[in-house]
Amino acid sequence: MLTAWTQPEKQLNNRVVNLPRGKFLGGSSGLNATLILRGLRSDYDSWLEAGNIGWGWEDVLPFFKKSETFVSTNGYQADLDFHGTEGIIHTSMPPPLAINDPLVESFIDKGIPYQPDMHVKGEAVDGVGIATRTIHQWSTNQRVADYVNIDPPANLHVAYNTTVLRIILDDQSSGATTAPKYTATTVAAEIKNETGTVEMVTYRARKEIILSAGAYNSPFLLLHSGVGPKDHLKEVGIEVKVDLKGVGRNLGDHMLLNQLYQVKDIATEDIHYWPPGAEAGVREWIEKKTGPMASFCVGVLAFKDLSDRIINKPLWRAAKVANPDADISGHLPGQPHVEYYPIASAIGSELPTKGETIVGLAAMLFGFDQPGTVTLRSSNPHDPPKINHNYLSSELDLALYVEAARFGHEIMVEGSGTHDHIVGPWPVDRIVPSTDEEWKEFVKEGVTTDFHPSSTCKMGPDTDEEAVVDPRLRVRNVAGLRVADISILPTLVHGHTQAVAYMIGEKAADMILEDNRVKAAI
Ligand SMILES: Cc1cc2nc3c(=O)[nH]c(=O)nc-3n(C[C@H](O)[C@H](O)[C@H](O)COP(=O)(O)OP(=O)(O)OC[C@H]3O[C@@H](n4cnc5c(N)ncnc54)[C@H](O)[C@@H]3O)c2cc1C
Repeated sequence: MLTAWTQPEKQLNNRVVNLPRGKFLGGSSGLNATLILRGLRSDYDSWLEAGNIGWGWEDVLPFFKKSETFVSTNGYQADLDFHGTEGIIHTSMPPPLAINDPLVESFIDKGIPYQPDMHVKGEAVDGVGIATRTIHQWSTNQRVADYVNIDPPANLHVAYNTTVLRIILDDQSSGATTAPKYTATTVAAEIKNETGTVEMVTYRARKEIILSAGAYNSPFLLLHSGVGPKDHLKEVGIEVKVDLKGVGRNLGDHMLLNQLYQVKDIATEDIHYWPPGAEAGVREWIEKKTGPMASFCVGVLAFKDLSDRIINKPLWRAAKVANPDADISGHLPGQPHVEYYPIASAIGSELPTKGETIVGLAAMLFGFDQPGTVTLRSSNPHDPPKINHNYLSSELDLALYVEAARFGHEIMVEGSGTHDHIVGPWPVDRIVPSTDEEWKEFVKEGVTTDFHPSSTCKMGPDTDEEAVVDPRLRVRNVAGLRVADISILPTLVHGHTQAVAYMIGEKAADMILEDNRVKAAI
């Protein structure tokens, strides 16, 4: 695992936020929480309207399906017409957590209807339902990097323990004014051998280079290659080859706030992780790759459009609408502002020592204001990037989060399904806020990343000066270089990002074949 930290986040009382990423084959999908949600039709149709030809919902749906094999389980209702059946990524609705039924009842009690297999069709709905996960048969066949491990083509070579330092751009200009001056020809990397010695290597591309280092590291590598905002490159002493304003800008993320409660009569996962159950759970995982540690303790998802709770707040009423079709926070009608999911564990908090059982209700905000940045500290590629997420720098997002948190608390303590099971907040000395100001402080102290950084090499048409790649994922003004990962998102979607990463991979492969005049079958 690779860990990075934000700079002190001003609106989070200058806290730094830990940003883990998967540093192995399979990337962050190898350590993620396995929830899989595509986002909404309206998310992708907005991309299309912004000039990203080929990226509307109807365009991307076949690639979502192509990446997926959905396996029906546990009698849950699923919309099979919208799931894939032959893809590499196996998805299913895993066995329920004990908290599922009480929580679903509480959401329904609070006006959120039950919606089986929410959002697979891309519809914007408030609802509560069972989560689809990338966990099918995980325990017997850990599905990390399946794209590489299952039937790898004979011409695929994986270089292990190898860190890319930069991409070398050669001036191969022919003098034609329309062609890019620079062509990406070579990848410069270092290999760390088992003895700890480091060997410098280069890989020369025969056709083109595809950069897929994720939302923090793809812009990092472009900047180290001399592609990025010229002022910043000059500032850190890197030769400017291509002045591209958007590299490392527009960093988006979904934020997470977890409220913990001690519960009675509901089994949770902690017993498997912490003493006295820990040894058994860990041993089972090490020996057989089965048991509770082969899963992650989530199971239900709920979405809520908070308009009814926020519309009369003075801040909301005073704010100006930028997009007349959307609300002032940029959400189109019916798009949820928040997603809730339970975490049946004391993760991220004081651990129970007397056998207490703890459940968290996580609120993930779809707050889109005020993106962040990924920049360099120096010209040394071993220096980690400087990451500034600007979490909650928008007052509107903070106001939304206050309502999201307050509603989440009401669900847990007042909802008819959970009410009788709640002992109280956890840790026991946690004081539940009551005024808006107290809730704001609680949110600022508690918010962290939901691990969905995006958009630092954003896709857009030539008219978009923030765009780093065009809709065929080619880096602007560089020949022979594409980016294919979550960094290309024009805007974050109302979903989670792993499904989107698989879709981008499938679509990129299709476009590369197409550009080389080989039509792939989808
Ligand atoms: C803790 C956590 C929980 C998450 N939970 C969920 C979830 O439940 N559902 C969901 O949908 N999404 C989840 N995500 C997000 C999801 O996993 C990511 O959005 C997705 O993996 C992004 O894919 P990517 O290809 O853009 O980047 P990554 O998956 O991060 O892949 C980047 C790859 O590039 C490699 N790399 C980077 N720099 C270099 C370099 N210089 N040289 C060589 N290799 C390099 C990395 O090792 C990595 O293998 C979670 C993420 C994390 C970290």
